[in-house]
Amino acid sequence: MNNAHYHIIFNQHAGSGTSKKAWQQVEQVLIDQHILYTAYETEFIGHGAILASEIIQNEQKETGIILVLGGDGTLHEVMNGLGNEQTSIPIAYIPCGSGNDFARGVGISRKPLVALEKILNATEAKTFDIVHYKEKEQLKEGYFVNNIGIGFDAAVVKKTNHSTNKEALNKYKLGSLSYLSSVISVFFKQKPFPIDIEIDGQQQHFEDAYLVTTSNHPYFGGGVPIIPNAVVDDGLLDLIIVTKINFLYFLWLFMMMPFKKHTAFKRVHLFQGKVIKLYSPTLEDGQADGEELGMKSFDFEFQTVKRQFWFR
Ligand SMILES: Nc1ncnc2c1ncn2[C@@H]1O[C@H](COP(=O)(O)OP(=O)(O)OP(=O)(O)O)[C@@H](O)[C@H]1O
Repeated sequence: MNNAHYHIIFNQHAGSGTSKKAWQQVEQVLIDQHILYTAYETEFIGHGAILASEIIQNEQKETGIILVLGGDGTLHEVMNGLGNEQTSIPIAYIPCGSGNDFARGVGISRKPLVALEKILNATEAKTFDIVHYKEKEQLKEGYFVNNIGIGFDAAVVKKTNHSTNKEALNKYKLGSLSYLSSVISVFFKQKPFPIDIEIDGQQQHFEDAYLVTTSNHPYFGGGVPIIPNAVVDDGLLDLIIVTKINFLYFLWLFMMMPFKKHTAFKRVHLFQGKVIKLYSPTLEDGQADGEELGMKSFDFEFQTVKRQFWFR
């Protein structure tokens, strides 16, 4: 779009600070190419959502594009700030977090200047799914772009978010290793838990669920293809449940994940549907796009919604 006005929401803390360098490079190109932009920096957790909702209220809908520079958490905030309004403005995204799973899922380059070039050369929006969730008991709702997890992965997210080695590892572009160290330590702490699931009206109960992740596309935890066949624009959601396993089985399962062989394991259960409902009665950790949802009993309903993204 030649006359586009880019509203840039930038999180300098994403990727434990590696996003700062990306922003310097991106801004220089915008200046050199005389691109019209306004930059807004997130100043606190949750600010991305506030900025996005302010931008959408004041923006010229025909020419405005919101450009997010940050990780999955920043994109998550922006999508939640826009809510249903996002149907009227496309989102451009330059991934510079530690995991960048949404970028992998939709095929956005993780090299900032390549991603920028594809944004500036785009002539029309692309449509992808994101997921709307409702929490029955808490009367809460929101959106996620990657996944919502209950149990093991959520406990890993909590552990990683509070780990002191995340920043150090990110500096050496080894962010995925901080997930790995949390994965191993959480394995010995997480207990199996009961869960009721409903996929397009079909109910099933698991007594010993361990990992329960509903996903919009294949990737989680910084590039692990946990649900290899998930497709980000098919209008369908994918759910993986792994039931309680011992440590050797767990190691073997995680070693097989990069090769997408884990889906054949007996304790791995995959489901796909348009509407997915989950009810976990016990207190468990929850996470949405790597953001902690707290420890509680979850009663979720998920459904995909379409959103416009701006890149070639
Ligand atoms: N000014 C700020 N101070 C502290 N935290 C912030 C600030 N602005 C944003 N945040 C928080 O930074 C966190 C990390 O951002 P983000 O998730 O985008 O990057 P990441 O964790 O490095 O990447 P990924 O989610 O792709 O692994 C988010 O939870 C966001 O709320």
